[in-house]
Amino acid sequence: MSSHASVDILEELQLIAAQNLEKLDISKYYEVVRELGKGTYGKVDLVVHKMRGTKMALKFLRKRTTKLKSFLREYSVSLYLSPCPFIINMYGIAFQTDDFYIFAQEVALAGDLFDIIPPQVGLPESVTKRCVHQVALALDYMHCKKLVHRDIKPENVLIFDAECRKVKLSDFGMTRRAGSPVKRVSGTIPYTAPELCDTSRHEGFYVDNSTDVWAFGVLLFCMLTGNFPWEKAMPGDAFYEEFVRWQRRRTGTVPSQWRRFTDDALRMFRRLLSIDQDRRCSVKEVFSYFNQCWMLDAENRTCGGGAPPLDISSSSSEEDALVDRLKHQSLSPACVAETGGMSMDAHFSSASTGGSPSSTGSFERVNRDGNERGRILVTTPIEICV
Ligand SMILES: Nc1ncnc2c1ncn2[C@@H]1O[C@H](COP(=O)(O)OP(=O)(O)OP(=O)(O)O)[C@@H](O)[C@H]1O
Repeated sequence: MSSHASVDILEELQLIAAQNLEKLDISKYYEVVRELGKGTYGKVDLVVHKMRGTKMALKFLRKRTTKLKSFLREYSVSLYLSPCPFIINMYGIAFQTDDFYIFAQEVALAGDLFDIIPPQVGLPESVTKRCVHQVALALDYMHCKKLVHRDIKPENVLIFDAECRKVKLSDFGMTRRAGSPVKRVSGTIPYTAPELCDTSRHEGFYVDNSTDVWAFGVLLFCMLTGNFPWEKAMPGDAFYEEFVRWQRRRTGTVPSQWRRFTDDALRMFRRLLSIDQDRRCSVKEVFSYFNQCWMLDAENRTCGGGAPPLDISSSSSEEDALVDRLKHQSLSPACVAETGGMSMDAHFSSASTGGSPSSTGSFERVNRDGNERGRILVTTPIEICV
């Protein structure tokens, strides 16, 4: 499908949603079970539909901070992408109350990826591969449709089981068409690509797949190590500067926090995290690294006992067929030819930057409900205006 066709569909979906955005009394139709999470612009609740008994996740976006246009865009993009088995499913339900715009999604009962990454340890290589393979398929699906997620981070990868046999990409609030102009306002997080961190660029940016690829590379590092590779991909960040020297081949010495990876994994990171965005690979290039070992330590030498990276045992045969179709689609030349940032809460240990060079930023769990474990440092958001 051409990008123009997808633009038309997205606009049409927005129009239909706008015309049907009824005011509802939530308690009449839904029973709220518990809060699933909080974001910058609202919250997500687990509810049960009173008549149908269906469990759903209702995403509430505060009217005070969310324009109707932004809500309609997030809803219609989510709906448009939801046929992909690696993207959160939608129910086609959107409505409003006095204070919120709301839409319904399928529930990921195991939470989000952030919950299961052990800080400073990381996940086993086999689990990481299984998970990022699905995220890469989701991203490739989006990129083939000329859409850029722009908020890739573990909190936006929803999981259905602790082994990551089934994971889905979510939160399309920042998603924009590739090539659309956006204006940088402020702030940055560890997943932000260096070109977006470049404060000298007041003129703004054109949305590009390569920023998702960078964030995907950072996500991969976080999953395998339980640390951030740096606080910000900016000059002045010692970990980032060390990485840049190695990446630009000004030194042959692999930065200390990257020494746990095999040469194959380092080659992959060099491609995903190319400083020059024009030289960064497409997300589908990562598929060619899944058969290689990524970690040097003995425990991981077998690459997780040779478990196939994509083992979605809980999926139905219908879903399996879709997976196959997508795998082929993602490798098809047609798709190659078509393929052409964030309100954020990152969780970054401030201890990291002053710490030993072998210990980069470690995860601290976000305090979603305001009374559990605190986080050490919250980086500032960037909001982008189209
Ligand atoms: N469908 C779902 N099933 C289970 N949990 C969910 C679901 N959707 C969201 N969550 C939880 O709620 C959190 C916040 O949701 P979401 O990222 O959509 O909100 P947001 O306001 O867009 O966040 P951000 O601050 O990243 O913009 C997620 O990180 C996740 O933990």
